[in-house]
Amino acid sequence: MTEEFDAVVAAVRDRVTPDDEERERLRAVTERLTERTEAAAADLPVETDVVLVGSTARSTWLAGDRDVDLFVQFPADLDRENLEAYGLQVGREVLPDGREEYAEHPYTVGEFEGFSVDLVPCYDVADATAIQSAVDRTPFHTAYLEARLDDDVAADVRVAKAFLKGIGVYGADLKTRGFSGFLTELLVLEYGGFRPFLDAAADWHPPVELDPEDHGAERETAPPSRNDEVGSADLAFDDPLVVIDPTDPGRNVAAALSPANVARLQHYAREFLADPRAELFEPDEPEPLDADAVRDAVAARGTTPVAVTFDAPDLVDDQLWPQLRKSRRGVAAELDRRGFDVFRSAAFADDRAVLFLELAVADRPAVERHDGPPVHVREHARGFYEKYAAAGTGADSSHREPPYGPFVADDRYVVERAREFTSARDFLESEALFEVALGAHVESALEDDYDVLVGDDVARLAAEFGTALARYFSPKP
Ligand SMILES: Nc1ccn([C@@H]2O[C@H](COP(=O)(O)OP(=O)(O)OP(=O)(O)O)[C@@H](O)[C@H]2O)c(=O)n1
Ligand SMILES: [Mg+2]
Repeated sequence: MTEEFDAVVAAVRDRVTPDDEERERLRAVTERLTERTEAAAADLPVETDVVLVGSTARSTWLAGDRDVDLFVQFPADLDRENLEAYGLQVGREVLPDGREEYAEHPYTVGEFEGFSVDLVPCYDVADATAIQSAVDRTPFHTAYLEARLDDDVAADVRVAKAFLKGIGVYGADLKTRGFSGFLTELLVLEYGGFRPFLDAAADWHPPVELDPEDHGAERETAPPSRNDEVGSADLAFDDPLVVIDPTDPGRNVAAALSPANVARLQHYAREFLADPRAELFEPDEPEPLDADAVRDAVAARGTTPVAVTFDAPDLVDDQLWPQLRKSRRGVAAELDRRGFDVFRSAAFADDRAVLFLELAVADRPAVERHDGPPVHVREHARGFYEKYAAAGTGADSSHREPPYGPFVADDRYVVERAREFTSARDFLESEALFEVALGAHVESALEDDYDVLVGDDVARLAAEFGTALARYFSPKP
Protein backbone atom coordinates (compact mmCIF):
# COMPACT_ATOMS: atom_id res chain seq x y z
CA MET A 1 0.00 0.00 0.00
CA THR A 2 2.68 2.45 1.01
CA GLU A 3 4.66 1.41 -2.05
CA GLU A 4 1.72 2.22 -4.27
CA PHE A 5 1.26 5.52 -2.52
CA ASP A 6 4.91 6.40 -3.01
CA ALA A 7 4.85 5.35 -6.66
CA VAL A 8 1.82 7.49 -7.50
CA VAL A 9 3.16 10.46 -5.59
CA ALA A 10 6.58 10.13 -7.22
CA ALA A 11 4.99 10.14 -10.68
CA VAL A 12 2.90 13.20 -9.85
CA ARG A 13 5.92 14.92 -8.35
CA ASP A 14 7.87 14.38 -11.58
CA ARG A 15 5.02 15.80 -13.61
CA VAL A 16 4.51 18.95 -11.53
CA THR A 17 8.13 19.79 -10.71
CA PRO A 18 9.48 22.41 -13.09
CA ASP A 19 12.74 21.34 -14.71
CA ASP A 20 15.93 23.41 -14.66
CA GLU A 21 15.15 24.99 -18.00
CA GLU A 22 11.72 26.17 -16.81
CA ARG A 23 13.18 27.53 -13.58
CA GLU A 24 15.92 29.35 -15.40
CA ARG A 25 13.47 30.82 -17.87
CA LEU A 26 11.19 31.99 -15.09
CA ARG A 27 14.11 33.48 -13.21
CA ALA A 28 15.24 35.42 -16.26
CA VAL A 29 11.72 36.60 -17.10
CA THR A 30 10.90 37.75 -13.57
CA GLU A 31 14.23 39.54 -13.41
CA ARG A 32 13.48 41.51 -16.59
CA LEU A 33 9.92 42.12 -15.46
CA THR A 34 11.09 43.40 -12.08
CA GLU A 35 13.63 45.72 -13.70
CA ARG A 36 11.06 47.10 -16.06
CA THR A 37 8.61 47.64 -13.21
CA GLU A 38 11.26 49.33 -11.09
CA ALA A 39 12.12 51.62 -14.01
CA ALA A 40 8.46 52.54 -14.51
CA ALA A 41 8.02 53.18 -10.78
CA ALA A 42 11.15 55.35 -10.66
CA ASP A 43 9.25 58.08 -12.56
CA LEU A 44 6.72 58.40 -9.73
CA PRO A 45 7.05 61.12 -7.10
CA VAL A 46 7.13 58.47 -4.32
CA GLU A 47 9.51 55.72 -3.26
CA THR A 48 8.43 52.17 -4.09
CA ASP A 49 9.61 48.60 -3.67
CA VAL A 50 8.88 45.92 -6.23
CA VAL A 51 8.46 42.42 -4.78
CA LEU A 52 7.83 39.09 -6.39
CA VAL A 53 5.23 37.18 -4.37
CA GLY A 54 3.11 34.04 -4.75
CA SER A 55 4.25 30.63 -5.89
CA THR A 56 6.82 31.86 -8.39
CA ALA A 57 8.65 33.64 -5.56
CA ARG A 58 8.67 30.46 -3.45
CA SER A 59 9.29 27.90 -6.14
CA THR A 60 5.97 26.21 -5.43
CA TRP A 61 4.32 26.74 -8.81
CA LEU A 62 3.21 23.71 -10.79
CA ALA A 63 5.28 22.95 -13.88
CA GLY A 64 3.69 24.62 -16.88
CA ASP A 65 1.82 27.26 -14.83
CA ARG A 66 2.66 30.62 -16.23
CA ASP A 67 1.43 33.03 -13.59
CA VAL A 68 3.60 35.67 -12.03
CA ASP A 69 2.42 37.83 -9.13
CA LEU A 70 4.37 41.06 -8.81
CA PHE A 71 3.55 43.64 -6.14
CA VAL A 72 4.53 47.30 -5.99
CA GLN A 73 4.70 48.57 -2.42
CA PHE A 74 3.86 52.25 -1.89
CA PRO A 75 4.43 54.38 1.22
CA ALA A 76 1.80 53.68 3.87
CA ASP A 77 0.80 57.36 4.10
CA LEU A 78 -0.03 57.67 0.39
CA ASP A 79 -3.74 58.24 -0.10
CA ARG A 80 -5.71 55.54 -1.80
CA GLU A 81 -6.55 57.61 -4.86
CA ASN A 82 -2.88 58.11 -5.66
CA LEU A 83 -2.06 54.51 -4.86
CA GLU A 84 -4.60 53.44 -7.45
CA ALA A 85 -3.55 56.02 -10.03
CA TYR A 86 0.17 55.28 -9.64
CA GLY A 87 -0.45 51.54 -9.62
CA LEU A 88 -2.35 51.68 -12.88
CA GLN A 89 0.20 54.05 -14.41
CA VAL A 90 2.99 51.54 -13.73
CA GLY A 91 0.72 48.77 -14.98
CA ARG A 92 0.13 50.52 -18.31
CA GLU A 93 3.81 51.11 -18.81
CA VAL A 94 4.92 47.58 -17.94
CA LEU A 95 1.99 45.74 -19.53
CA PRO A 96 0.82 48.00 -22.37
CA ASP A 97 -1.64 45.38 -23.70
CA GLY A 98 -2.90 44.52 -20.24
CA ARG A 99 -6.32 45.13 -18.74
CA GLU A 100 -7.46 46.56 -15.44
CA GLU A 101 -9.11 44.31 -12.90
CA TYR A 102 -10.75 45.23 -9.63
CA ALA A 103 -10.34 43.42 -6.38
CA GLU A 104 -10.18 45.64 -3.31
CA HIS A 105 -8.46 48.17 -5.54
CA PRO A 106 -7.52 48.12 -9.21
CA TYR A 107 -4.54 46.19 -10.51
CA THR A 108 -3.24 45.25 -13.93
CA VAL A 109 -3.24 41.87 -15.62
CA GLY A 110 -1.25 41.28 -18.78
CA GLU A 111 1.21 39.19 -20.76
CA PHE A 112 4.97 39.51 -20.41
CA GLU A 113 7.22 37.26 -22.48
CA GLY A 114 4.61 34.53 -22.52
CA PHE A 115 3.78 34.74 -18.80
CA SER A 116 0.53 36.00 -17.35
CA VAL A 117 1.33 38.75 -14.88
CA ASP A 118 -0.73 40.26 -12.05
CA LEU A 119 0.78 43.64 -11.20
CA VAL A 120 -0.72 44.69 -7.87
CA PRO A 121 -0.17 47.93 -5.94
CA CYS A 122 -0.15 47.66 -2.15
CA TYR A 123 0.98 49.56 0.94
CA ASP A 124 4.37 49.04 2.51
CA VAL A 125 3.29 48.63 6.13
CA ALA A 126 5.39 47.86 9.19
CA ASP A 127 3.83 44.44 9.75
CA ALA A 128 0.84 42.44 8.61
CA THR A 129 -1.35 43.58 11.50
CA ALA A 130 -1.08 47.17 10.24
CA ILE A 131 -2.51 46.49 6.80
CA GLN A 132 -4.66 49.04 5.05
CA SER A 133 -5.74 46.71 2.30
CA ALA A 134 -5.99 42.91 2.22
CA VAL A 135 -3.22 42.61 -0.38
CA ASP A 136 -0.75 44.32 1.98
CA ARG A 137 -0.34 40.99 3.79
CA THR A 138 0.93 39.16 0.76
CA PRO A 139 4.61 40.26 0.96
CA PHE A 140 4.64 39.14 4.61
CA HIS A 141 3.31 35.75 3.60
CA THR A 142 6.05 35.44 1.03
CA ALA A 143 8.76 36.39 3.52
CA TYR A 144 7.38 33.96 6.11
CA LEU A 145 7.35 31.04 3.73
CA GLU A 146 10.61 31.85 1.96
CA ALA A 147 12.35 31.45 5.30
CA ARG A 148 10.75 28.05 5.93
CA LEU A 149 10.23 26.16 2.68
CA ASP A 150 13.11 23.94 1.65
CA ASP A 151 13.19 21.93 -1.60
CA ASP A 152 11.52 18.88 -0.07
CA VAL A 153 8.64 20.81 1.43
CA ALA A 154 8.26 22.78 -1.81
CA ALA A 155 8.03 19.50 -3.75
CA ASP A 156 5.33 18.26 -1.37
CA VAL A 157 3.48 21.57 -1.68
CA ARG A 158 3.31 21.07 -5.45
CA VAL A 159 1.94 17.56 -5.00
CA ALA A 160 -0.62 18.85 -2.52
CA LYS A 161 -1.69 21.63 -4.91
CA ALA A 162 -2.02 19.09 -7.73
CA PHE A 163 -4.17 16.88 -5.48
CA LEU A 164 -6.42 19.75 -4.41
CA LYS A 165 -6.76 20.81 -8.06
CA GLY A 166 -7.54 17.25 -9.11
CA ILE A 167 -10.39 16.98 -6.61
CA GLY A 168 -11.68 20.46 -7.48
CA VAL A 169 -11.00 22.32 -4.23
CA TYR A 170 -7.99 24.47 -5.13
CA GLY A 171 -8.39 28.24 -5.25
CA ALA A 172 -9.63 30.72 -2.67
CA ASP A 173 -11.68 32.65 -5.22
CA LEU A 174 -15.30 33.14 -4.21
CA LYS A 175 -16.61 30.78 -6.85
CA THR A 176 -14.46 27.83 -5.74
CA ARG A 177 -14.20 28.66 -2.00
CA GLY A 178 -11.30 26.26 -1.76
CA PHE A 179 -7.69 26.18 -0.57
CA SER A 180 -5.42 29.07 -1.52
CA GLY A 181 -1.78 28.56 -2.45
CA PHE A 182 -0.72 30.11 0.85
CA LEU A 183 -3.06 27.90 2.88
CA THR A 184 -1.79 24.78 1.09
CA GLU A 185 1.78 25.78 1.85
CA LEU A 186 1.03 26.35 5.54
CA LEU A 187 -0.76 23.02 5.86
CA VAL A 188 2.04 21.04 4.24
CA LEU A 189 4.55 22.90 6.37
CA GLU A 190 2.59 22.38 9.60
CA TYR A 191 2.01 18.68 9.09
CA GLY A 192 5.46 18.10 7.64
CA GLY A 193 4.67 16.86 4.14
CA PHE A 194 1.96 15.71 1.76
CA ARG A 195 1.44 12.31 3.36
CA PRO A 196 1.08 13.57 6.95
CA PHE A 197 -1.22 16.31 5.67
CA LEU A 198 -3.48 13.68 4.05
CA ASP A 199 -3.33 11.46 7.14
CA ALA A 200 -4.37 14.37 9.33
CA ALA A 201 -7.11 15.61 7.00
CA ALA A 202 -8.59 12.11 6.79
CA ASP A 203 -9.09 12.25 10.56
CA TRP A 204 -10.14 15.86 11.06
CA HIS A 205 -13.14 16.58 13.25
CA PRO A 206 -14.04 20.14 12.29
CA PRO A 207 -13.67 22.70 13.63
CA VAL A 208 -9.93 22.17 13.31
CA GLU A 209 -7.63 24.90 14.50
CA LEU A 210 -3.97 25.30 13.59
CA ASP A 211 -1.87 28.08 14.95
CA PRO A 212 1.63 27.80 13.44
CA GLU A 213 3.07 30.70 15.40
CA ASP A 214 1.16 30.12 18.66
CA HIS A 215 -0.72 33.36 18.46
CA GLY A 216 -3.48 31.87 20.62
CA ALA A 217 -2.37 33.34 23.91
CA GLU A 218 -1.84 36.73 22.35
CA ARG A 219 -5.31 36.63 20.83
CA GLU A 220 -7.02 35.87 24.09
CA THR A 221 -5.37 38.76 25.88
CA ALA A 222 -5.60 41.22 22.99
CA PRO A 223 -8.45 40.40 20.66
CA PRO A 224 -7.92 41.71 17.14
CA SER A 225 -9.49 45.08 16.69
CA ARG A 226 -8.94 46.47 13.26
CA ASN A 227 -11.17 47.97 10.70
CA ASP A 228 -13.66 45.60 9.17
CA GLU A 229 -13.13 47.09 5.75
CA VAL A 230 -10.10 44.97 5.12
CA GLY A 231 -11.84 41.90 6.42
CA SER A 232 -9.47 41.33 9.29
CA ALA A 233 -12.04 40.52 11.90
CA ASP A 234 -12.79 37.21 10.25
CA LEU A 235 -12.03 34.76 13.01
CA ALA A 236 -15.48 33.31 12.99
CA PHE A 237 -15.13 30.20 15.06
CA ASP A 238 -17.77 28.34 13.17
CA ASP A 239 -15.33 28.05 10.26
CA PRO A 240 -14.58 24.34 9.76
CA LEU A 241 -10.86 25.06 9.46
CA VAL A 242 -9.10 27.87 11.26
CA VAL A 243 -5.46 28.47 10.40
CA ILE A 244 -4.25 31.51 12.29
CA ASP A 245 -2.21 33.65 9.92
CA PRO A 246 1.36 33.44 11.22
CA THR A 247 1.87 37.07 10.22
CA ASP A 248 -1.48 38.36 11.52
CA PRO A 249 -3.15 36.78 14.59
CA GLY A 250 -6.54 38.30 13.75
CA ARG A 251 -6.87 36.53 10.45
CA ASN A 252 -8.00 33.03 9.49
CA VAL A 253 -6.07 32.01 6.36
CA ALA A 254 -8.83 29.48 5.64
CA ALA A 255 -11.67 32.00 5.96
CA ALA A 256 -12.80 31.55 2.35
CA LEU A 257 -12.97 27.76 2.61
CA SER A 258 -16.44 26.22 2.49
CA PRO A 259 -17.45 23.35 4.78
CA ALA A 260 -18.21 21.26 1.69
CA ASN A 261 -14.67 21.64 0.41
CA VAL A 262 -13.24 20.60 3.77
CA ALA A 263 -15.48 17.52 3.66
CA ARG A 264 -14.42 16.84 0.06
CA LEU A 265 -10.77 16.93 1.02
CA GLN A 266 -11.48 14.49 3.85
CA HIS A 267 -13.35 12.16 1.52
CA TYR A 268 -10.66 12.10 -1.16
CA ALA A 269 -7.82 11.90 1.36
CA ARG A 270 -9.38 8.67 2.64
CA GLU A 271 -9.97 7.44 -0.92
CA PHE A 272 -6.39 8.09 -1.89
CA LEU A 273 -4.94 6.57 1.26
CA ALA A 274 -7.08 3.46 0.81
CA ASP A 275 -6.43 3.13 -2.92
CA PRO A 276 -3.67 5.40 -4.24
CA ARG A 277 -4.32 6.26 -7.88
CA ALA A 278 -3.14 8.95 -10.25
CA GLU A 279 -6.60 9.76 -11.59
CA LEU A 280 -7.41 11.65 -8.38
CA PHE A 281 -4.87 14.22 -9.54
CA GLU A 282 -6.75 14.76 -12.81
CA PRO A 283 -9.54 17.33 -12.71
CA ASP A 284 -12.76 15.68 -13.75
CA GLU A 285 -14.23 17.14 -16.96
CA PRO A 286 -17.50 15.34 -17.59
CA GLU A 287 -18.91 15.00 -21.11
CA PRO A 288 -21.45 17.77 -21.58
CA LEU A 289 -25.07 16.63 -21.64
CA ASP A 290 -27.10 17.41 -24.74
CA ALA A 291 -30.76 18.38 -24.61
CA ASP A 292 -31.98 14.78 -24.98
CA ALA A 293 -29.78 13.61 -22.14
CA VAL A 294 -31.14 16.39 -19.92
CA ARG A 295 -34.71 15.35 -20.73
CA ASP A 296 -33.82 11.73 -19.91
CA ALA A 297 -32.27 12.73 -16.60
CA VAL A 298 -35.33 14.78 -15.65
CA ALA A 299 -37.69 11.93 -16.58
CA ALA A 300 -35.63 9.40 -14.64
CA ARG A 301 -35.72 11.51 -11.50
CA GLY A 302 -39.39 12.36 -11.66
CA THR A 303 -38.72 15.84 -10.26
CA THR A 304 -39.56 19.23 -11.73
CA PRO A 305 -36.55 21.42 -12.39
CA VAL A 306 -37.15 25.14 -12.73
CA ALA A 307 -34.60 27.62 -14.02
CA VAL A 308 -34.50 31.39 -13.79
CA THR A 309 -32.22 32.60 -16.60
CA PHE A 310 -30.93 36.11 -17.27
CA ASP A 311 -27.96 37.94 -18.76
CA ALA A 312 -25.01 37.48 -16.41
CA PRO A 313 -24.24 40.80 -14.71
CA ASP A 314 -20.96 42.22 -15.98
CA LEU A 315 -18.93 41.59 -12.81
CA VAL A 316 -15.71 39.83 -11.95
CA ASP A 317 -16.25 36.28 -10.68
CA ASP A 318 -15.42 37.26 -7.10
CA GLN A 319 -18.34 39.67 -7.15
CA LEU A 320 -20.70 37.64 -9.30
CA TRP A 321 -20.57 34.32 -7.45
CA PRO A 322 -21.46 35.51 -3.96
CA GLN A 323 -24.48 37.23 -5.52
CA LEU A 324 -25.52 34.11 -7.42
CA ARG A 325 -25.17 32.02 -4.26
CA LYS A 326 -27.19 34.48 -2.21
CA SER A 327 -29.89 34.67 -4.89
CA ARG A 328 -30.11 30.91 -5.31
CA ARG A 329 -30.38 30.42 -1.55
CA GLY A 330 -32.96 33.16 -1.23
CA VAL A 331 -35.16 31.80 -4.01
CA ALA A 332 -34.83 28.25 -2.68
CA ALA A 333 -35.84 29.33 0.83
CA GLU A 334 -38.81 31.29 -0.47
CA LEU A 335 -40.01 28.39 -2.65
CA ASP A 336 -39.73 26.13 0.39
CA ARG A 337 -41.65 28.58 2.52
CA ARG A 338 -44.40 28.64 -0.09
CA GLY A 339 -44.73 24.86 0.00
CA PHE A 340 -42.63 23.87 -3.01
CA ASP A 341 -40.06 21.33 -1.92
CA VAL A 342 -36.61 22.19 -3.21
CA PHE A 343 -34.75 18.94 -3.68
CA ARG A 344 -31.41 20.44 -4.73
CA SER A 345 -30.25 23.66 -6.40
CA ALA A 346 -27.27 25.14 -8.24
CA ALA A 347 -26.20 28.28 -10.07
CA PHE A 348 -24.50 28.41 -13.46
CA ALA A 349 -22.90 31.36 -15.20
CA ASP A 350 -21.39 32.11 -18.56
CA ASP A 351 -22.89 34.77 -20.85
CA ARG A 352 -26.22 33.92 -19.27
CA ALA A 353 -26.67 33.16 -15.61
CA VAL A 354 -29.01 30.51 -14.23
CA LEU A 355 -30.60 29.84 -10.86
CA PHE A 356 -31.43 26.16 -11.19
CA LEU A 357 -33.81 24.64 -8.64
CA GLU A 358 -34.95 21.06 -8.74
CA LEU A 359 -38.33 20.69 -7.08
CA ALA A 360 -39.80 17.56 -5.58
CA VAL A 361 -43.13 19.42 -5.48
CA ALA A 362 -43.83 22.09 -8.10
CA ASP A 363 -47.64 22.40 -7.76
CA ARG A 364 -49.70 22.83 -4.67
CA PRO A 365 -53.45 22.88 -3.99
CA ALA A 366 -55.52 26.07 -3.95
CA VAL A 367 -55.69 26.02 -0.15
CA GLU A 368 -52.99 26.18 2.44
CA ARG A 369 -53.34 25.49 6.11
CA HIS A 370 -52.59 28.33 8.45
CA ASP A 371 -52.37 27.51 12.16
CA GLY A 372 -53.47 30.14 14.65
CA PRO A 373 -52.76 30.36 18.37
CA PRO A 374 -54.07 27.87 20.94
CA VAL A 375 -57.60 28.82 21.91
CA HIS A 376 -56.64 29.18 25.57
CA VAL A 377 -54.39 32.14 24.78
CA ARG A 378 -57.48 34.24 25.07
CA GLU A 379 -56.62 37.70 23.69
CA HIS A 380 -54.36 36.50 20.95
CA ALA A 381 -56.74 33.73 19.92
CA ARG A 382 -59.67 36.11 19.75
CA GLY A 383 -57.73 38.42 17.46
CA PHE A 384 -56.96 35.57 15.11
CA TYR A 385 -60.51 34.26 15.18
CA GLU A 386 -62.07 37.63 14.47
CA LYS A 387 -59.68 38.46 11.66
CA TYR A 388 -60.41 35.26 9.78
CA ALA A 389 -64.05 34.91 10.78
CA ALA A 390 -64.71 38.22 9.05
CA ALA A 391 -63.24 36.91 5.84
CA GLY A 392 -64.23 33.28 6.33
CA THR A 393 -67.15 30.96 5.69
CA GLY A 394 -70.12 32.92 6.95
CA ALA A 395 -73.71 31.72 6.62
CA ASP A 396 -73.91 33.30 3.18
CA SER A 397 -70.78 31.61 1.88
CA SER A 398 -71.04 29.22 -1.02
CA HIS A 399 -68.34 27.05 0.52
CA ARG A 400 -66.80 27.02 -2.90
CA GLU A 401 -63.92 29.39 -2.22
CA PRO A 402 -61.30 29.64 0.51
CA PRO A 403 -60.84 30.54 3.24
CA TYR A 404 -62.40 27.72 5.21
CA GLY A 405 -62.74 28.14 8.93
CA PRO A 406 -61.54 29.25 11.35
CA PHE A 407 -62.18 25.94 13.03
CA VAL A 408 -60.65 24.22 16.00
CA ALA A 409 -58.12 21.45 15.48
CA ASP A 410 -56.49 20.01 18.57
CA ASP A 411 -56.30 23.06 20.83
CA ARG A 412 -55.87 25.69 18.12
CA TYR A 413 -57.74 27.81 15.67
CA VAL A 414 -56.91 26.84 12.11
CA VAL A 415 -57.87 28.46 8.88
CA GLU A 416 -57.48 27.03 5.37
CA ARG A 417 -56.84 30.02 3.21
CA ALA A 418 -56.14 30.60 -0.47
CA ARG A 419 -52.57 29.93 -1.44
CA GLU A 420 -50.97 32.91 -3.16
CA PHE A 421 -49.22 30.78 -5.81
CA THR A 422 -50.26 27.26 -6.69
CA SER A 423 -47.37 26.69 -9.07
CA ALA A 424 -43.69 27.45 -8.70
CA ARG A 425 -43.74 28.97 -12.17
CA ASP A 426 -46.41 31.50 -11.17
CA PHE A 427 -44.33 32.56 -8.22
CA LEU A 428 -41.12 32.86 -10.26
CA GLU A 429 -42.89 34.91 -12.93
CA SER A 430 -44.46 37.26 -10.39
CA GLU A 431 -43.31 40.44 -8.68
CA ALA A 432 -43.09 38.41 -5.47
CA LEU A 433 -39.76 37.05 -6.74
CA PHE A 434 -38.30 40.48 -6.02
CA GLU A 435 -39.22 40.25 -2.34
CA VAL A 436 -36.46 37.66 -2.06
CA ALA A 437 -33.12 39.05 -0.85
CA LEU A 438 -31.25 38.80 -4.15
CA GLY A 439 -27.76 40.04 -4.90
CA ALA A 440 -27.99 43.70 -6.00
CA HIS A 441 -26.72 43.12 -9.54
CA VAL A 442 -28.76 39.96 -9.94
CA GLU A 443 -31.82 41.94 -8.94
CA SER A 444 -31.20 44.60 -11.57
CA ALA A 445 -30.45 41.98 -14.23
CA LEU A 446 -33.79 40.34 -13.42
CA GLU A 447 -35.53 43.69 -13.53
CA ASP A 448 -34.26 44.06 -17.09
CA ASP A 449 -35.48 40.69 -18.24
CA TYR A 450 -35.52 37.02 -17.34
CA ASP A 451 -36.97 33.73 -18.49
CA VAL A 452 -38.42 30.90 -16.47
CA LEU A 453 -37.99 27.35 -17.74
CA VAL A 454 -39.96 24.53 -16.15
CA GLY A 455 -39.56 20.73 -16.36
CA ASP A 456 -38.36 19.44 -19.74
CA ASP A 457 -37.78 22.95 -20.98
CA VAL A 458 -34.59 23.17 -18.93
CA ALA A 459 -33.12 20.98 -21.69
CA ARG A 460 -32.66 24.24 -23.57
CA LEU A 461 -29.86 25.09 -21.15
CA ALA A 462 -27.78 22.21 -22.51
CA ALA A 463 -26.40 24.31 -25.37
CA GLU A 464 -24.62 26.67 -22.98
CA PHE A 465 -24.40 24.68 -19.75
CA GLY A 466 -24.01 21.04 -20.83
CA THR A 467 -21.00 20.43 -18.62
CA ALA A 468 -22.53 22.04 -15.55
CA LEU A 469 -25.69 19.98 -16.10
CA ALA A 470 -23.60 16.83 -16.42
CA ARG A 471 -22.09 17.65 -13.02
CA TYR A 472 -25.51 18.39 -11.61
CA PHE A 473 -27.10 15.14 -12.75
CA SER A 474 -24.06 12.93 -12.02
CA PRO A 475 -22.82 14.43 -8.78
CA LYS A 476 -19.41 13.39 -7.49
CA PRO A 477 -18.37 13.84 -3.87
N1 LIG B 1 -4.50 39.86 -8.07
C1 LIG B 1 -3.90 39.28 -7.04
C2 LIG B 1 -3.08 38.18 -7.25
C3 LIG B 1 -2.48 37.60 -6.14
N2 LIG B 1 -2.69 38.10 -4.91
C4 LIG B 1 -2.01 37.52 -3.76
O1 LIG B 1 -0.80 37.08 -4.22
C5 LIG B 1 -0.50 35.81 -3.73
C6 LIG B 1 -0.38 34.83 -4.83
O2 LIG B 1 -1.67 34.52 -5.32
P1 LIG B 1 -2.00 33.25 -6.20
O3 LIG B 1 -1.31 33.33 -7.52
O4 LIG B 1 -3.46 33.09 -6.21
O5 LIG B 1 -1.43 32.06 -5.33
P2 LIG B 1 -0.02 31.37 -5.35
O6 LIG B 1 0.41 31.23 -3.94
O7 LIG B 1 0.88 32.10 -6.27
O8 LIG B 1 -0.34 29.92 -5.88
P3 LIG B 1 -0.50 29.41 -7.40
O9 LIG B 1 -0.28 30.56 -8.32
O10 LIG B 1 0.54 28.34 -7.52
O11 LIG B 1 -1.87 28.84 -7.46
C7 LIG B 1 -1.62 35.45 -2.78
O12 LIG B 1 -1.22 35.71 -1.46
C8 LIG B 1 -2.76 36.33 -3.19
O13 LIG B 1 -3.58 36.69 -2.14
C9 LIG B 1 -3.51 39.17 -4.74
O14 LIG B 1 -3.71 39.59 -3.63
N3 LIG B 1 -4.12 39.75 -5.80
MG1 LIG C 1 0.41 32.63 -8.35
